[in-house]
Amino acid sequence: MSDGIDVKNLTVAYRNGVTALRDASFTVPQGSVTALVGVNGAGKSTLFKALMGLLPHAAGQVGIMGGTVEQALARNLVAYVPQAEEVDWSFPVLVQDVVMMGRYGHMGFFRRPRPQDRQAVDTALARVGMADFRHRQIGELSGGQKKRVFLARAIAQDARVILLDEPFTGVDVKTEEAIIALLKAMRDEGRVMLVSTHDLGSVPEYCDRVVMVKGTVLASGPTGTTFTPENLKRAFGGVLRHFVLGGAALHDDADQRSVDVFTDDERPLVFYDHRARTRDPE
Ligand SMILES: Nc1ncnc2c1ncn2[C@@H]1O[C@H](COP(=O)(O)OP(=O)(O)OP(=O)(O)O)[C@@H](O)[C@H]1O
Repeated sequence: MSDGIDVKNLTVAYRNGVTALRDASFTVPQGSVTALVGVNGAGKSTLFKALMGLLPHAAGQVGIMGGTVEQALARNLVAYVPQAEEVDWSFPVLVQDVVMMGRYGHMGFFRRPRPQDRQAVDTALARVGMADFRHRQIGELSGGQKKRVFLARAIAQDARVILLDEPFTGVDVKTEEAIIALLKAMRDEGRVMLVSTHDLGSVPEYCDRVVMVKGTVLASGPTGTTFTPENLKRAFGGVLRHFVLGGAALHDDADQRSVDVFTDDERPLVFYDHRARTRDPE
């Protein structure tokens, strides 16, 4: 088993009989930012739930940092940064309390924070640039600020595998850049960052690897060899068309704003941005 995520022939079924993932296999090494992409209903959330031990495995194995999911959970190795819709924002809890939840697994039975727990919360809040908001109610934050607080919770937990569900939905460009910088820094610390995203255009910009799902894992590996138009077509379907945005008059050759668009009956499905692919990684 590898030191990252190691999924072999995994099949996951819900109680109503829906098999959301069948015979899925992939590995993600330590120290990587990996995109998890696929159409709605492809099985991305199901895969996250399986990695968090929330769904039984009908078949196959999941290895995390060389152990089982149960061992990983017992060692607080896995953290989840949820989609905004999954959280009850009316719940009266302060930003610092949400981040302290990341420390629960490190505390004793009575969950009494020790100085090192408070220190971990301070460090995590500072890292995501939210220290000034620590006494705010979580419901009184913008979408991007909420994402950063949940990322801080994962940092305070000192998780080695961090699962992020759509971290860029509803965040502005500046926050997106800040989150990407943080993901890269955490990758460089040897963590595994698995990011579910529908924003395909920016995947090559910050992801070392890609896992493509559609009821199973269609393809996985380094971005350069996996995030190809052929694999995207398999994962998303549709017809590949090439567009130059805005027409030639609006831009010069140095900044060709061209994208591929996968369309289905003239309906755009996904964009595939050439500029991002050719951009330097750093
Ligand atoms: N609780 C559930 N009970 C039964 N079936 C479910 C449940 N949750 C999801 N499914 C089904 O499992 C399949 C995979 O869904 P999943 O939520 O994993 O997709 P996804 O890739 O995360 O989609 P999205 O991009 O829309 O979030 C779908 O067919 C879905 O209808």
